[in-house]
Amino acid sequence: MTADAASPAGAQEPLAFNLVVMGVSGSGKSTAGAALADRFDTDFIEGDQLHPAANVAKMAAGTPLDDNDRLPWLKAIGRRMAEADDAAKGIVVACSSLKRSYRDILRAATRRPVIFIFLDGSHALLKERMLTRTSHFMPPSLLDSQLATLERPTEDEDFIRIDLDGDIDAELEAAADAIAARPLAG
Ligand SMILES: Nc1ncnc2c1ncn2[C@@H]1O[C@H](COP(=O)(O)OP(=O)(O)OP(=O)(O)O)[C@@H](O)[C@H]1O
Ligand SMILES: O=C(O)[C@H](O)[C@@H](O)[C@H](O)[C@H](O)CO
Repeated sequence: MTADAASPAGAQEPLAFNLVVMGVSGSGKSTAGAALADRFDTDFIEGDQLHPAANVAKMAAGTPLDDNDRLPWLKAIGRRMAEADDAAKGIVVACSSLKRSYRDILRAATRRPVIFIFLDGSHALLKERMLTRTSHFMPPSLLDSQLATLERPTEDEDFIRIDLDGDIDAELEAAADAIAARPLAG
């Protein structure tokens, strides 16, 4: 999906929301997040780059993170979102946001409304992706703990589900079109 897929970037209204692309490891947050940032001609924050080194080492060693590990990381991501509050447009963030309480931290960190883009795939698809990708710190062995920790967004949260076992590009395009068409108060 590129900015000119729907229209040249300059021809659309500035993104009025912050978009957080969420999902377990291997779900495609970095890939989809970069594509959405391109579509809306805005900044993309790769949440994984904001992990304390100890978190990366812990995951690379095959140990799942806990709430205490994730809190400083989520606050760092929240600070980046807050820094963009006075900019002319929202930003796109890739952050697993596995628990509702994590999503609450991100929602509270910014004045802009947050829409979570939930990348939702089958175990088989996710496992295959993690097994075939190279040079990433996250071992495939942690997929089950990611899925066990995941609290799916609920209807009272502002989110758009992307079915990874469907036509991902088409679903992302439709999601971007829906976001672009949404009134800010909506
Ligand atoms: N739409 C897609 N179709 C097929 N493969 C994809 C798609 N998007 C991403 N992938 C592949 O899935 C793997 C994970 O993608 P990506 O790194 O974007 O996920 P992630 O959620 O950011 O992962 P992590 O959270 O572990 O960093 C990569 O090998 C990537 O090439
Ligand atoms: O919440 C978590 O357990 C972590 O954020 C992981 O999801 C990693 O950030 C990322 O997915 C790397 O694979």
